[in-house]
Amino acid sequence: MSENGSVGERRQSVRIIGAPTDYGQDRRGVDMGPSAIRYGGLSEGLSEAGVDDEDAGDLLVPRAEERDAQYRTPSKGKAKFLRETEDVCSRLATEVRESIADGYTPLVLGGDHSVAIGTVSGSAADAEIGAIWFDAHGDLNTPTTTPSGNVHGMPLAALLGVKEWDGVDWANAPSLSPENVAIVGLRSVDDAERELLRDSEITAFTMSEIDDRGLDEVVDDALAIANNGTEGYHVSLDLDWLDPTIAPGVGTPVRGGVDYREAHHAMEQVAVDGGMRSMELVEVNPTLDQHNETAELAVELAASAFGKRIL
Ligand SMILES: NC(=[NH2+])NCCC[C@H](N)C(=O)O
Ligand SMILES: [Mn+2]
Ligand SMILES: [Mn+2]
Repeated sequence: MSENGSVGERRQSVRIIGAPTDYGQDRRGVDMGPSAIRYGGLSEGLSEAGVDDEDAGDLLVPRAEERDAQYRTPSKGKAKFLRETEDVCSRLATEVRESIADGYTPLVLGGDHSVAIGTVSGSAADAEIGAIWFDAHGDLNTPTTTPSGNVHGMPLAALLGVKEWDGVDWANAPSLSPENVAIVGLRSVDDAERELLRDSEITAFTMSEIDDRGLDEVVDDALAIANNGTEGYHVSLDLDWLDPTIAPGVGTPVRGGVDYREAHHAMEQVAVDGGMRSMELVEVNPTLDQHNETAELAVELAASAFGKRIL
């Protein structure tokens, strides 16, 4: 441990990239996530973690209202704003890829979880990577199976290249291999997602398994899965992973999530492991939040993941 209270020998540099999109779900306001997270003290939190941060600002994302022609004629299946999402994600992927090439660890601020399609595509562009998906949901729907049409319920399926995504650019070269993907905290699954999980090599750790074995052990397993034969992994942190009593500012809350101490401990395990290649904080919706507490929690958890320690 270094003098500034952080873990790891090498001083890390983090590049913050805002992706203020709400195309992927129905609760408006998640596009204000990047502002709320910055206002929640992100830069200070990262400096307490002993990392240098550089803020690349936000991607330009046209308001959904200006795009409703696309909304009415989805380009594939029932997915809403698919073309808009594709546009944002391809620009985001470029930023993420360049950040890594420049020696930074990219930290993407959503936006709804559809932005993961961009973050992970960029992170996986020049390396084999794994992913840990901290989420109440599986995000494994497709334009055909989706119950809602919301792309934030589909990014993991897109990144794994499941066949229903045929013809959509981002799935032509899958970014992730199922055996290197771990979902942690799962407690809300649609029927088609359950089927996909049963037939695939993705590992899903449900809340009931966490109750049984403890989060510490489960996160160790997830890290081993994400590291196995890869050059590091992506951490996707959907704030609805947490219990809604401590993270109310999300569009699709599900009761029975992890608590404050568990969450910090999990992020500390990530920091100690040292293999995180990219990270994103998604689904923070300030219009549903109380006094910005969900955004502040996102900041604290990112600081822990980047190595902040008390002593
Ligand atoms: N990233 C999220 N919060 N996803 C929620 C997805 C909810 C539901 N499974 C759907 O497909 O609509
Ligand atoms: Mn979720
Ligand atoms: Mn999600």
